[in-house]
Amino acid sequence: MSTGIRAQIAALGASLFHRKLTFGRTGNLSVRHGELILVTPTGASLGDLDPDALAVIDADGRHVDGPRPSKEAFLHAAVYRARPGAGAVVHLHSTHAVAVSCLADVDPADVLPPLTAYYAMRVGTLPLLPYHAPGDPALGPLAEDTARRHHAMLLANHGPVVAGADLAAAADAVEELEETARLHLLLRGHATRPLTPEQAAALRPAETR
Ligand SMILES: O=C(O)[C@@H](O)C(=O)COP(=O)(O)O
Ligand SMILES: [Zn+2]
Repeated sequence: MSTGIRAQIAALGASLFHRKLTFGRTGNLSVRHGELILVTPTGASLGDLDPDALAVIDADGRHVDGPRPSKEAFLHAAVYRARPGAGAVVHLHSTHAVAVSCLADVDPADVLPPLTAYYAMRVGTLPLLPYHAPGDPALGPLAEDTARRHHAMLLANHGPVVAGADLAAAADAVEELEETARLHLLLRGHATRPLTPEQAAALRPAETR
C-alpha cells in the first residue's frame, strides 16, 4: 500500500507526539485506501512509528495484513462505514480534551461551547460517548451511529476521535478540539461569551453539512 500514505502517518504521529498531543503508547491513526484501511499497530508510540510496520484492516475491522492493529481498529472501521467521505481518523489522549471528558457537568450532546470561529469551523458539535474500556467492541455500534451525524466525538474518561477528509483535516480538527478544551478549562469560573447559535451555524464544518 502507498509508501506516501505510510510516510504521512508516521510523520503526523511524530508531530503529534513531540508536541505532547498524546503520550506514551497512546493514540492511534488510520487512513482509508480504497476498500482497505491502514492503521497504527497496537502498543506503538505515535512518536516512533515505522512506516513499513503499519497494520491493514478491512471495512469490518478485520486484520488483513501487517502487525496486530490498534485495539481501536473496530472504532476506526465503524467511523469509515458511517462516513463515506472520511479519509482519515485520529484518536488521541490530548490532556485538555481528556480532562473535559472526565467532567461531570457537561451536556453529552455537545460537550464544548463554540468559543471561537475556528472551533465552530473545524469541530462544530462534540457529543460525549459513554465510558467503555479501551478496545471494548460494544462501543462500535454507538460510534458508528454517532459518526453518521458527527465527524468528531469525545469518549468519556478517554479522549477524542476525529475523522477528516484526509489526515491533515483530521489533525486540524483534533488540534482545534484540544485547544478549545484548554480554553474552556482556563475560562471555568469566568463569565464567557461564546458564539451565538446563529454565528456558529454559519461556520458549520463542511463535513457535517
Ligand atoms: O486507550 C487505549 O488503550 C487506546 O485507545 C489507545 O489509545 C492505544 O491503543 P493501541 O492503539 O491499541 O495501542
Ligand atoms: Zn485511547
